[in-house]
Amino acid sequence: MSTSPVKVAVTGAAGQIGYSLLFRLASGSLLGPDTPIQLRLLEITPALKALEGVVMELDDCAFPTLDSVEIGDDPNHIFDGANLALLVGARPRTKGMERGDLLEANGAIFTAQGKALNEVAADDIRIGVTGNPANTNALIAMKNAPNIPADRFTALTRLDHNRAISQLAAKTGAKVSDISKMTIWGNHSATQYPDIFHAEIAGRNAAEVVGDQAWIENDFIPTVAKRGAAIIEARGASSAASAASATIDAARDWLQGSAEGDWVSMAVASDGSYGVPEGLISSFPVTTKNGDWEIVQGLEIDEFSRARIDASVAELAEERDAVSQLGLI
Ligand SMILES: NC(=O)c1ccc[n+]([C@@H]2O[C@H](COP(=O)([O-])OP(=O)(O)OC[C@H]3O[C@@H](n4cnc5c(N)ncnc54)[C@H](O)[C@@H]3O)[C@@H](O)[C@H]2O)c1
Ligand SMILES: O=C(O)C[C@H](O)C(=O)O
Repeated sequence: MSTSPVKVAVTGAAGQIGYSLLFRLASGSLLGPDTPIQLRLLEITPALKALEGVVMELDDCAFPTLDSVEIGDDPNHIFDGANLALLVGARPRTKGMERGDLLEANGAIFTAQGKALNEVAADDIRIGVTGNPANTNALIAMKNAPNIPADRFTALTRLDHNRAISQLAAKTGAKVSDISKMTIWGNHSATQYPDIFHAEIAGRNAAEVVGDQAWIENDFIPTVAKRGAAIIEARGASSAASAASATIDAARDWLQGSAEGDWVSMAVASDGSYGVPEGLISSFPVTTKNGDWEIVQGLEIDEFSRARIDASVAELAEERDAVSQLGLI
């Protein structure tokens, strides 16, 4: 192992997602087998004892890539020198709630964590927000960290992206590895728009391969958009292992680059592309390279897609206005 260690902070580390995420991070799923990882784990004080138990299990795995683990309840200490922060810690919704219902409960967490990151994170910090409502939490953290460039904040729509690929593969009999250029637009919420009109299956246009507009409208889009609720209904708890896996996929591609000829979905601060108001953290098709991202330009948006993108973006603007009224940004 030759490269120097990377400091990765994870919040909500004693939670459900944490229990899957930490072991994948420690075993090299994010940085590969040659880069040691230093885990910095943040929890609220009452959860620290449970977190100690998780750290005992991490020790017991004897992962060669795990350089060190530090735990604590002070973001200013845990984020100190962090190169990557995965902000997972937040209350999940339960049956019958929409993710937007969590705005107030979780907003305060991201105000404090944005401020702490602003103070103590490394200059090359990248921040991925998984905790819901992810887009607006990322906006809150970004607005509370004025010294960190806005393009370092992203929110997770990779789980939706992966769900969309999986549904399309099941419908067409294609392998997931044959599907490229999937796009999630907008909010990580029921208004999101999973778009297969630009997606490809083994190089052919996915919507043409499907050839079934009714399936796209009445089956595919709602299944992907409401998958989180379906999992809560079935499991009695929100998705965890798949969310951890998507959190790693998103961070890995951000740091190491998206595949040639493909793109990924990430919620990033809009520059006005595709009519999304500047500054909203909205999901776009992006290519990534060495920790930078770029919104894919020039995609044709027809009326059907336009209406769905606009609806999700309108919800993001409402969430922004709500947290602004709460004084969080
Ligand atoms: N974006 C996505 O695709 C996606 C997918 C699944 C879940 N989620 C969201 O991720 C979040 C976590 O889900 P979970 O199932 O792990 O929940 P969980 O309740 O099991 O764990 C959350 C943890 O966060 C901790 N926490 C709360 N406040 C904190 C703070 N200020 N600092 C540090 N830690 C804090 C809690 O103590 C708890 O251990 C939820 O908001 C959930 O809705 C997002
Ligand atoms: O749906 C939820 O509340 C959890 C998560 O955002 C998901 O999409 O599974």
